[in-house]
Amino acid sequence: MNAGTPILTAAQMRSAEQALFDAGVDDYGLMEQAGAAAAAIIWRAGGLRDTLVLCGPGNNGGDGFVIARLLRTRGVAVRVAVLGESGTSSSRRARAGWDGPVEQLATAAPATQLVDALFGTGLSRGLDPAVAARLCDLSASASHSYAIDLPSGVDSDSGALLSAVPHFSICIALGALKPAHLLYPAAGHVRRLICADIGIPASDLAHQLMPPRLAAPGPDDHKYRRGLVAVVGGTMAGAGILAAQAAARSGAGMVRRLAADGLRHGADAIVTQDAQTVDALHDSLDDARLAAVLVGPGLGRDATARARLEAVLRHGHPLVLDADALTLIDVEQIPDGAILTPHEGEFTRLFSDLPGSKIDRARSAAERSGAIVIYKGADSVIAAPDGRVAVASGSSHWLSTAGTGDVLAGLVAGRLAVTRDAFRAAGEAVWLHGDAARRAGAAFIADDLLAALPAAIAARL
Ligand SMILES: NC(=O)C1=CN([C@@H]2O[C@H](COP(=O)(O)OP(=O)(O)OC[C@H]3O[C@@H](n4cnc5c(N)ncnc54)[C@H](OP(=O)(O)O)[C@@H]3O)[C@@H](O)[C@H]2O)[C@@H](O)CC1
Ligand SMILES: Nc1ncnc2c1ncn2[C@@H]1O[C@H](COP(=O)(O)OP(=O)(O)O)[C@@H](O)[C@H]1O
Ligand SMILES: [K+]
Repeated sequence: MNAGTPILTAAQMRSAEQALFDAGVDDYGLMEQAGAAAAAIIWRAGGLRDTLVLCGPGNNGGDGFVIARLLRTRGVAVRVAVLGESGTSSSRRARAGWDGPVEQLATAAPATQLVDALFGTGLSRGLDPAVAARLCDLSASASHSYAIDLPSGVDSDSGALLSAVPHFSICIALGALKPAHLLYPAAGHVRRLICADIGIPASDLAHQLMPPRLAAPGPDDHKYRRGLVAVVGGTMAGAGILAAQAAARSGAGMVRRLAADGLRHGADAIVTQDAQTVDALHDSLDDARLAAVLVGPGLGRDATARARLEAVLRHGHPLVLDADALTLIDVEQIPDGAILTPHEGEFTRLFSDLPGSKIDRARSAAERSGAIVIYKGADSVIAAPDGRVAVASGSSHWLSTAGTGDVLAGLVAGRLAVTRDAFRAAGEAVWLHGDAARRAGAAFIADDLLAALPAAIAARL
């Protein structure tokens, strides 16, 4: 998987900064660099619009003073309003570098542009309600607003809102993304996210999900080499049919639907095998060429469904577990290296007691189960047992319609059959699913995603 922009918790950010200081980087120099990067972005976006910069007591406020000074040197009419005294040596130095007037947050008049440099990664509790209300009022009066590093009031590590938070036109993340940039509800308060490079070395564990690089089939490829996928059917045939069709459009060479029904809907290219009995299912699964097996969509939750799931587990093929399979299975039964695709409800049922942010919980679930976990939602988190994490962002909320999870599960199985690499397959599938949704536009149904998949794949070749 392509390494995207790193995601660091507040503590990881502090140690990354400390490592830079230990290597001789000047504390205040880093703040100048951060402020300059942010000012350049604001200048490009806002030009000469009159601007109010709100500066808090910590280093986020220090960034604000640097931004104010640099915008003013470009001719922008800038005013500064503060909340309290600057409390760190760098922020005091930044404040000393601002020789314009300093107003108080409580009484400052609004401007066309608002820059929020009240709090960043150091926020330890919600803003005082009067301060939060003032921030929201000033933001509502501005036509453009910029959050420096983070919108003030969000918890950097979890994305929770600790107090009322306005919606920002642009959030300028400094040095690395923080979980709150991608996790909801905080992610929903930023229309555009830009990460400014300030020389923080990349971590190799958590990243924003990036567009994958896919390979087209070569002259030596044939359908089995490209990957044979089996989709195990159950009581609700439609879900399995959707999943099989997604797998068939994922780049895999061949898809078999191991059906518990007599239906033959869907593309003719999908081979429907009669596997109504558990014995018949065993026979169908007895094929060493199977590169991925998907079980769960439409499986059902009764004794027959359980028997079908157990049959699948016994064969030991590379596995994708979705939907009902996630309800029927216990964590100890999950084979190492399988891919799980739980939504919030399924995740909580399987891994109820896990603490922390969505990223923390996905990572712990992967570690506990030995599986690759795709923890779905508007902010899908993909985690591997070795600690790697990729977080998808910007996905269409129109995906919240029945059957899109079945399409994702089929895509995951298909990409697993193609790549034989579960973490990579998970990332590719989530990306392609999101891109297909973008292409499908508005008010689409799950079937429409299928039609958009080949174009989403073509765009990544
Ligand atoms: N390290 C560096 O050199 C660089 C850091 N960078 C920048 O620094 C930011 C992190 O800076 P930071 O650690 O100083 O934290 P920051 O977010 O400014 O706030 C902390 C202050 O707020 C206070 N406080 C907290 N919550 C509060 C509340 N609800 N209501 C009222 N007060 C509250 C808290 O005091 P407390 O009461 O919690 O002791 C403390 O005084 C980071 O996001 C980035 O912008 C860049 O410049 C690159 C270089
Ligand atoms: N509000 C949303 N914004 C973006 N993506 C969403 C949203 N709600 C759901 N999704 C995505 O849509 C899919 C829904 O899957 P799931 O809940 O299993 O639905 P179903 O079981 O109906 O197929 C997942 O890929 C999920 O990440
Ligand atoms: K801020």
